[in-house]
Amino acid sequence: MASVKVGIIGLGTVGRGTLDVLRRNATEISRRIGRPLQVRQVVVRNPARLEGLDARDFDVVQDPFALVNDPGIDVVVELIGGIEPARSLVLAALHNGKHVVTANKALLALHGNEIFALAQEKGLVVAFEAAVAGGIPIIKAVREGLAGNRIEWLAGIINGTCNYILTQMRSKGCGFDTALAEAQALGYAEADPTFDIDGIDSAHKLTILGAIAYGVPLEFPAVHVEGIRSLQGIDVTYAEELGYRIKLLGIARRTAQGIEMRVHPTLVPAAHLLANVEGPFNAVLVEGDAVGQTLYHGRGAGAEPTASAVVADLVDVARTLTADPANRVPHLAFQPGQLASVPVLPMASVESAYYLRIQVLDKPGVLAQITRILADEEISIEAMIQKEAPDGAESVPVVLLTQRTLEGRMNRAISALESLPVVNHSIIRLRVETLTGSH
Ligand SMILES: NC(=O)c1ccc[n+]([C@@H]2O[C@H](COP(=O)([O-])OP(=O)(O)OC[C@H]3O[C@@H](n4cnc5c(N)ncnc54)[C@H](O)[C@@H]3O)[C@@H](O)[C@H]2O)c1
Ligand SMILES: N[C@@H](CCO)C(=O)O
Ligand code: NA
Repeated sequence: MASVKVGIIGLGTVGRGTLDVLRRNATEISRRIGRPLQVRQVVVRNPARLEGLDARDFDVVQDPFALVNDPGIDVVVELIGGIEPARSLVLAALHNGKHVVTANKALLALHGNEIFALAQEKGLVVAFEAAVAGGIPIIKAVREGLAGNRIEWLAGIINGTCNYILTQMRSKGCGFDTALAEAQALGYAEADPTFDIDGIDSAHKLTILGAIAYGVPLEFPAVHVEGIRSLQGIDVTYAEELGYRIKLLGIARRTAQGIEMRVHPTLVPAAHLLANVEGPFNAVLVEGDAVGQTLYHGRGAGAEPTASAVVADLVDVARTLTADPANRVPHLAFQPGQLASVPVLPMASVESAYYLRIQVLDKPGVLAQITRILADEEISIEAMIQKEAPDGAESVPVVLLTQRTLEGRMNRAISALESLPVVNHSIIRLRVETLTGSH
């Protein structure tokens, strides 16, 4: 049988990993598909990337638009990242009747509705396993393996760079900048690492996960996003003292009022499996009504782990090349005509427990003022630690854990606390999730 002809755009970390895996596992891959995958062309912008690579069995080309217009290519693999020209290339490939494999979560989170609509109209596949949690087959798990469930919630460590930084800060007392530079050198970070550390990359991935979990369109602007840039080492330490670790989580949850979609640093009980996902590893915990909790763990970034997902998508596409387009697995898990319009809840309507660090002047009666304000908002205190003032410090930290409450109530309490004359700094507020049962 004729080979499946592949064109790859971008020979960066993931592009190079994809070529290496395709080459090393070529025999196994063609045994799985029933015919060979043949990389015909690779678009290389920076010739230095060819160093040490045997490029004899494909054409190295310059113009990605020529590749997506070439009738000799069946499947286009987009691995350049960013919005343009990636968006135009993917749309042009679809217009030309080619299937697409992409690792580009930013592109899908922002323009996926348009891209999937065109693919559907043309009877083509856009495969994107590498876009969420790298090598972990989370798209396949949620879209197919859990298709019998009503998904209640999911919570994931879905950015390897942030998890690497948080792990280094906690376990080695490493500085933020040093840990970030290491993550970049290891090929985990985005071209613009602010996407990682400000939570935007996690929000791109959560947008995709939320869509396939709940059968809603991709709604990136509705996701609440906080990253780890302003996280302070002292809060990592106090969280540990209280029995928690801080993880950057992406959380999607169904409630009676709508869907929560949020990315923020989160205190997770130290004994919880997610708290023990370390370094560049990712993990996604999914609660389905029938199955209960399932956990998916593995490498979410890096050349070959991400290539593992790109190649799996190529195998998937090759197997369904001749299938009736109407009978393929729908891109967003639910049939396109069945997507629901469920509101994404504003943060004020989200319920969470909280960690608060309140810097106060060391005066009598301060704690009574704090507890009264919390009581006025019906917020119960779960635990409290008060530290000695370091020599010469003008304020002492009071660290509180609260029970679950509405974020709107917590916002009002924080404003009232910050207006107290004894509170002389902005209050540090972090959310706490136990990730058991219904939450
Ligand atoms: N690195 C990871 O661990 C990882 C994991 C999952 C997903 N991704 C995604 O995979 C994609 C690629 O990431 P990467 O880490 O390999 O990035 P990278 O920066 O290492 O590689 C991108 C390559 O594309 C090339 N390129 C850019 N614009 C081009 C153009 N117009 N024509 C031809 N080449 C062009 C660049 O020169 C570079 O070599 C991104 O969408 C990223 O979000 C990366
Ligand atoms: N920059 C991303 C790559 C994987 O999507 C991360 O650190 O997780
Ligand atoms: Na994946």
